Amino acid sequence: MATSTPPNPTPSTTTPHTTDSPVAIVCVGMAGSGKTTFMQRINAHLHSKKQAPYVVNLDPAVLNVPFDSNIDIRDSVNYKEVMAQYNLGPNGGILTSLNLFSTKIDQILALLEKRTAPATATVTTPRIRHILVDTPGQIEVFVWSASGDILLNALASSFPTVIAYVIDTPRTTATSTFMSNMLYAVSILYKTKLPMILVFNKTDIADAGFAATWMGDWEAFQRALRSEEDAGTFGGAEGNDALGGGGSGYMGSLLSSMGMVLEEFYKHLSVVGVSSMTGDGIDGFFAAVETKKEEFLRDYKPELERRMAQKGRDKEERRQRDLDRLMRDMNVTEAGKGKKTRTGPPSKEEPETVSEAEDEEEDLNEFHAGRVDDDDDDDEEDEDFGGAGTQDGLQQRYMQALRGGDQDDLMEEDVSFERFMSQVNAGGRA
Ligand SMILES: Nc1nc2c(ncn2[C@@H]2O[C@H](COP(=O)(O)OP(=O)(O)OP(=O)(O)O)[C@@H](O)[C@H]2O)c(=O)[nH]1
Repeated sequence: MATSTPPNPTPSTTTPHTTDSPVAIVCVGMAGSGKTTFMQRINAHLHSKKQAPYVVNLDPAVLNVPFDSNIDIRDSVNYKEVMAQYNLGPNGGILTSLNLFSTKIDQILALLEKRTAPATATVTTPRIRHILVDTPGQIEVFVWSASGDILLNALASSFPTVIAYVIDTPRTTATSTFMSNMLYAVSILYKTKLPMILVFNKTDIADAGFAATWMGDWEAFQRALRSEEDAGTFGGAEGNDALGGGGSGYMGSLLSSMGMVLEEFYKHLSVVGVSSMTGDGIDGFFAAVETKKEEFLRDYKPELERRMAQKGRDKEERRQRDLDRLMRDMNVTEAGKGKKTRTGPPSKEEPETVSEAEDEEEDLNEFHAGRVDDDDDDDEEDEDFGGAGTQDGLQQRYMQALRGGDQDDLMEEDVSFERFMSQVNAGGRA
């Protein structure tokens, strides 16, 4: 494997990616941008090319997913139960569901690695070339949470991984909404540190040519800004009315400066226009994925391995740090520990459920069973989860997951878990 990293005997510091590795495409986008429709479209596109992808749904709150998922967070975490048991609102429920799910990332990775392995003498089905990951519409809950970080790092430590940031083109044609979206994209790029494709969706309604022009030519953006100001349409039809009527000098000059600052950032992005509705532009999207995969292998992988090689030595300290991060997300304080957060009568049921689907693949059954075999016995459940419904219980659950290889229920080949944890720690993300 070509790498600029010095030889290192520790397997956990070497990523397994090669040009032949399947690529993981993580779709993020604001609610209503068309993320799910886009996922559906690229999934159908790959099926039509006889390159069936492996699909992972990480949105615990979605009601209907219009495509089959191979791994679905909803099979293992019941979002509504989580909200009820931990007395949380919708975003807290999504966050905690993701946290619970991320504690079993080692099993998810093992499954992904197995499913995407090259064909053998006994397994002759076409190799999976793409892993598609759908995420919650509340981008910040995914991108800025410890679990989102853990899940993304885990994926990137095993597969070349690219972010597809889906943008609602018709709602982005004004300079101010365009700039808001670009700033959001910057924050995602720098938080995830992964190659990114800007997917301007809904081009059947509005052409995305303006975006490519503005990103490639700062003066063109200036001209658009000025013409909006002159026409008294600053903020655009979809923009903020308060900014309309000729605009504000402050906002105009801010946008102008931002446009210049972001020129450097634009160079790191691929931009495609697609219509998830009609399928237009989807070939261009997959061409961009290949470009970004190469970029990942060339630019991101050495950095990833460098961070992994810098991992700290004290495992316990590292695990405690990871635990602290998960618990911080839950806003668990010393004072809150041990306190029942559930408001209603204690429920016998755990937040997790096992998909009972009888046609589940054997491995998926093992995966779900491994994760929630606590369901076999209600009394055991409370013990295993340290008394679910309490913050102590949640903490024990996280601790159990972070304890690594000493758990009975973890797979023997547990290196992937160690690998991503090492990487997370080496990255120094807090
Ligand atoms: N015209 C058009 N409409 C689209 C396109 N893609 C999505 N839509 C519509 O946009 C709306 C939102 O699409 P979704 O796929 O549910 O968006 P989402 O980002 O997954 O939304 P959340 O589930 O809230 O996160 C739906 O009414 C879609 O039919 C497109 O390419 N063209």
